[in-house]
Amino acid sequence: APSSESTSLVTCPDGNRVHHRACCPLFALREDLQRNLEEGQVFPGGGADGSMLVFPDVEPNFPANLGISDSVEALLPFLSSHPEISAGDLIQFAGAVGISNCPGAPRLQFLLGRPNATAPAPEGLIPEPQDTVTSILARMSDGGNFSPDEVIALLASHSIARSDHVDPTIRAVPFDSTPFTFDTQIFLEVLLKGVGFPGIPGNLGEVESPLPIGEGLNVGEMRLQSDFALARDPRTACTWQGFVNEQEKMSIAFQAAMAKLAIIGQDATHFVDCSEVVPIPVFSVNKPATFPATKTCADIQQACLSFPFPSLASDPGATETIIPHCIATDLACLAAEYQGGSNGDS
Ligand code: HEM
Ligand SMILES: [Ca+2]
Repeated sequence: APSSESTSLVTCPDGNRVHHRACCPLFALREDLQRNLEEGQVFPGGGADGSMLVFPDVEPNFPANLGISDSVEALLPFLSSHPEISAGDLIQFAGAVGISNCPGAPRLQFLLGRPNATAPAPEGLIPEPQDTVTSILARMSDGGNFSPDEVIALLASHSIARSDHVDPTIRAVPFDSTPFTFDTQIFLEVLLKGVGFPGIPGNLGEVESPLPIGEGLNVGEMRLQSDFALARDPRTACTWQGFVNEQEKMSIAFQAAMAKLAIIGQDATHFVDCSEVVPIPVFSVNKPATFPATKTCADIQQACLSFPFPSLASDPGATETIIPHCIATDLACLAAEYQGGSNGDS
């Protein structure tokens, strides 16, 4: 277990109080990250949520994107202004801070102590969307000792994720209708019958989505072939369905699997638990999962035969949901959209 110096508090040079002195530099880093995350510019692709930092390996492993990801690159300035934090710790901490801004997200554990030279996670852990369930489960098992249930729990992250590279004609394409909220809509919506593509058809790793209709920068929903397959495979279908409308269960399972993910390839024995510096997520999600407007349980392709599908209401409206590109509080994003331009939040 990671060491905790004592049960008493120490006072940091900046006046913050914390259980372990090693955590002191994280207060300034947290403030710096929060200020710049809010601008929505430092983190291309993620806007204000910072979700892409939860697992920065996603993009570097995607063949369309050579080299390090935009999100990791965006952290480089923080590395130079906070030299006492290692790159690996910075990436993990920024992910924990970023996700705390998403309504519904759990407070992630943060252990400090990754040595400077090591990568945050072994390369090639994250599979590609065109991979089979067998290969995805095998890779996640080999690379991180993740069970199939844990893999599904980690995919709650796709509730706050958008794609920049799967379809070359559209950017920031969300995987569920609430890309700024860490909710269970992803588990519901991936089970809906696919009806079309938000951009062009024929992209590797993409299958038909239930909500393909867009409007300008509001590009419509995308479905990854891997999410489709994991939601319907007998090995994972019941775990998948079991998260539908189960916010608390999903959030706790995600938190636990993320704690494991965060220390893959690390000897965490001497890491220091600095979780108390991770912001407590401010907003919870109390709204039950709902079928997007025009959809009902008749559109569900149920693959788990052991449990009945939860009974859920449909959002009102006679036309298909248009998913907003901008979060309602991001005035810069809204202004750019109003002017018809791109705000760089690609
Ligand atoms: C199980 C296999 C997985 C596959 C096949 C997969 C695939 C993908 C793909 C293709 C994208 C879109 C990338 C782009 O076009 O820009 C994506 C985005 C994302 N995924 Fe996954 N993923 C998997 C698991 C995970 C896991 C375990 C996590 C985190 C715990 C995760 C978190 C994310 C995030 C945060 C994004 C958004 C990235 C951004 O906004 O730039 N994914 N994923
Ligand atoms: Ca969501």
